[in-house]
Amino acid sequence: MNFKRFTHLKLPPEQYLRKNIHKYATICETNDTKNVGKRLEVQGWVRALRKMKNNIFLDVNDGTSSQHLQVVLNKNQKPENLNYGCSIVIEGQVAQAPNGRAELQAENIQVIGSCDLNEYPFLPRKQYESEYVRQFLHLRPRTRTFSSIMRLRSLASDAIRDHFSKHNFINVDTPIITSNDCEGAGEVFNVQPNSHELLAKMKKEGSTDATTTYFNTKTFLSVSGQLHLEACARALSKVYNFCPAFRAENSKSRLHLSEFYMIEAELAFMTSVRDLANEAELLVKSTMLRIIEKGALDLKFVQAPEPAWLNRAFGFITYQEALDTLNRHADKLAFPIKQGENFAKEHELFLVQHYGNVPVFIVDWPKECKPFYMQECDYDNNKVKALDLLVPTVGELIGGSVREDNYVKLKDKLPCNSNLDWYLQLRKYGNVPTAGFGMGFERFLQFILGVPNIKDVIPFPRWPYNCNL
Ligand SMILES: NC(=O)C[C@H](N)C(=O)O
Repeated sequence: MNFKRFTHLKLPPEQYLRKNIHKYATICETNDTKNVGKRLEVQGWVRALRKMKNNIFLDVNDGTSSQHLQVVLNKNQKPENLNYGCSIVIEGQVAQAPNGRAELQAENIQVIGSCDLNEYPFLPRKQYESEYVRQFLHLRPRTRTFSSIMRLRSLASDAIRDHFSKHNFINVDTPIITSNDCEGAGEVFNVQPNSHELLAKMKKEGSTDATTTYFNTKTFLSVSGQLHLEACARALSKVYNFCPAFRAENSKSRLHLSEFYMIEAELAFMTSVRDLANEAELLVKSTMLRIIEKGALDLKFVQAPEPAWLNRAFGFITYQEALDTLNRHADKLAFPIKQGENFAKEHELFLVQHYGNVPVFIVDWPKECKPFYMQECDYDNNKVKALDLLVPTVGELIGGSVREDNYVKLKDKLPCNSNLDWYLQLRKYGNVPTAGFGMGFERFLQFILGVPNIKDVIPFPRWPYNCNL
């Protein structure tokens, strides 16, 4: 097959579609004075309606930009049910408004879906608390702030994928259904079939525990794709995933979700936590730069904090240094901390403040704070080559480590009944050291956008006792 001959097809792919397809202009395309004089057809939702003497001015938005398009129509063109919240199609000519911006002078206007303002939960020109808006998850994308957040979320996701692609990482889709609890914390959701016929058949076939197993294996929703990434890194060198992860933690805090997205990277031939920290720092910074470049309007609209940390090196301290700092300032903390304990949120935020309000890596953790798969530090076998990245307002954003790559040592550390023979075997054939990290996508968005509650950066949040939509 000569694929080269296809590279000569220079026409844009639209040219190969059927002709005469009706084309509407998106509002982000229309809202530009270079269109002045053009006839366009636009569709969207009415975000504001101002009645003047002869004319009616509409602000119309279709979610492609935080900017509304101003539409002007003559009073006698107004359809009966045109009001705030309804969806419309407008045909008209782009003109330059007195304020210099583009506006659409309507020639035809049609209401597609009306909106009964006696029932609709959002009134025009009213700012609502995010708790109120969250009661209407199905209508929330229509609010201006949330639609900005959704565009920024999409941009961040593209930026992360582009970053990895540019640095020769291979994207791996790790499984959602797994038979192991990677983090060993027992915070897993079980997966089981819900079909009576299937359950009956499985029982007949000798399944011992058909009601709690997936075809005779106990399975869970994945808490992390790390172990599978380690398998792929030992063939593809640099890999990453961008997948949902699930944690059955009974926490309704502003930083926890039962279902969240995680970006995990795993790099073969990597042995140092310092190199791993550099990879993580590069990802955070390059993603932020890209969002600033492409999403400035939305960033401004959501009043994202200025990323003063962008042109400063992230902090890098050991667990022991962090602990000593916390103990020196025990009088300022509500909870004291003891040697070998994990930090509480309060400690994490204090450390970030103390080290200049820039993200700070905490490395070389006590073994007892961390899962089984981490490698011991060369200078102290009670410590492991782990890192946590703490960031302003959020605390822990990234967790990672150099993995235990010694077959015998790993065999000793594996939790019993862990179903991880395959994971051990990776250390047997063509083994190499690997290191990797995981970053919670929603926490990243909270951090860069300054959104206090994690439920407000994901379209349909799941948290304990909340999954009705
Ligand atoms: N891939 C990683 O290193 C993330 C780690 N497994 C975690 O869930 O924290």
